[in-house]
Amino acid sequence: MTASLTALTVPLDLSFFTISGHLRQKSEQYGLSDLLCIDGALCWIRRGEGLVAFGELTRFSGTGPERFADAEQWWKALLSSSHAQDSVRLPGTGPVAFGSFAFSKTSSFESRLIIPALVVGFRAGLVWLTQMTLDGGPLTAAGAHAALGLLIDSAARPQPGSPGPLSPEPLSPEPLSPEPLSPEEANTEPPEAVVSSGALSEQDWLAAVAAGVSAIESGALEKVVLARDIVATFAEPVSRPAILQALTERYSECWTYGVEGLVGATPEILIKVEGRTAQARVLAGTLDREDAPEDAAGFAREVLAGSIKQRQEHDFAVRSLTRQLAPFAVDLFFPPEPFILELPNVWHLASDVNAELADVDGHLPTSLALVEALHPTAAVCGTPRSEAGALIRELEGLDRGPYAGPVGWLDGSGNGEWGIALRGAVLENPTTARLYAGCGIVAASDPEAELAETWAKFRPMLQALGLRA
Ligand SMILES: C=C(O[C@@H]1C=C(C(=O)O)C=C[C@H]1O)C(=O)O
Repeated sequence: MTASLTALTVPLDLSFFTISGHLRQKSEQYGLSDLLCIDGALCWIRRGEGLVAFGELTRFSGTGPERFADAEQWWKALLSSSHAQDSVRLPGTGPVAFGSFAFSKTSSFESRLIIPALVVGFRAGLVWLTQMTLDGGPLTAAGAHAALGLLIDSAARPQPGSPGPLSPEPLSPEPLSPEPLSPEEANTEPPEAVVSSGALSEQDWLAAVAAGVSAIESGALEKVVLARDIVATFAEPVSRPAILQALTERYSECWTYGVEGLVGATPEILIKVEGRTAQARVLAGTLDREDAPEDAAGFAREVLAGSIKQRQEHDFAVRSLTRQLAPFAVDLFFPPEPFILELPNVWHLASDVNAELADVDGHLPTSLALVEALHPTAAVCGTPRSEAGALIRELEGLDRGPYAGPVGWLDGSGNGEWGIALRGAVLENPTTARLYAGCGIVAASDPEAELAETWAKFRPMLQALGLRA
């Protein structure tokens, strides 16, 4: 690698969006999700905060068991000759990479770290803009603002034929709409689409789950997470910006991610690192909200927390995460009882694990080093990990690709947020989305109930695609 990375981070005033005339006046303030209209945006957003990035300067890509270590080495090499000017100095300022990693070391999916040209960040009322370059050219605040303005303008007035493969719908030639319509609002009728089974038919997947239960009963393992895919094929191209905006609106408690064709809103955090602290949100144990009676919260508590099966599934997941995190921590805390996480589609048993990180060989582990140590957790693989991984390969008949793999970002200080790529889809071409969902299988699992659970987990993406679900 010869080119060296230069980064400049400056505060960004929200009035930039209106004063510059790039966007229409809007009654509410502009937010990060307004920028999702820009074609190919990389994003990580929760409750209006996070990062949205544009363009690509360079990337790491790799496959196999060393994909995380190779990515980390590549990032460190890029940083070693980099120059950064950062007047904001928060996690996510300075040089930043977005990433998506394959679930499996045997996957043909190319894991990737992408270095964008521009990043907009929102956090605790602060907004910033980072510009990066590899040509060594001097960066200035005025130049960074101008680059963002140009990008917004070009999104508002696309050249004919310019939209990329993942956002094939031409954007309006008008200035960007202040309040873009979600697919549900834009069309009263769902788009024309056919939804079909992916690798396995429903019958075959039921048989796979039954085989998983038998393997557990035979004592070969304690828990295995089995997933399946479905394919939505549309008559017209789908709009990636509309999908991401619909997810940020409806699933604001989740982390909406977009890394090229991979889009979704995950409720589960593999690891978040800010300086010396790390956090994970472990989920396992699910109840479809459509099954809820009147006293919904009481029902969830009783059925979810009171069920031995659900608690067992959850405890496996918490234990596996804390065991893997312990060598990197001087202190580790998690509450004795899980809480109930309420999402629009399901309830989950959830545990937030907090750690104070330890120095390893004289420095703190980066968020990517922790991703390597923690992935795959029992929430998406099983217990014991290697037996569960082998059974997944044998029974699913599926290359999970980036599904259930780590997705997120990291900065030059090692801070970062990495979710588990759940409740998402891969936009394979302008008219095809492949959706994935899986369930933790334990001895007491019933295949039919697990199949119904996959439909509850497909619901966020089906709705974001404008489909009735
Ligand atoms: C595997 C998925 O979800 C995982 C499995 C869960 C379960 O079995 O209860 C709950 C949350 C996730 O950890 C998925 O959404 O595809």
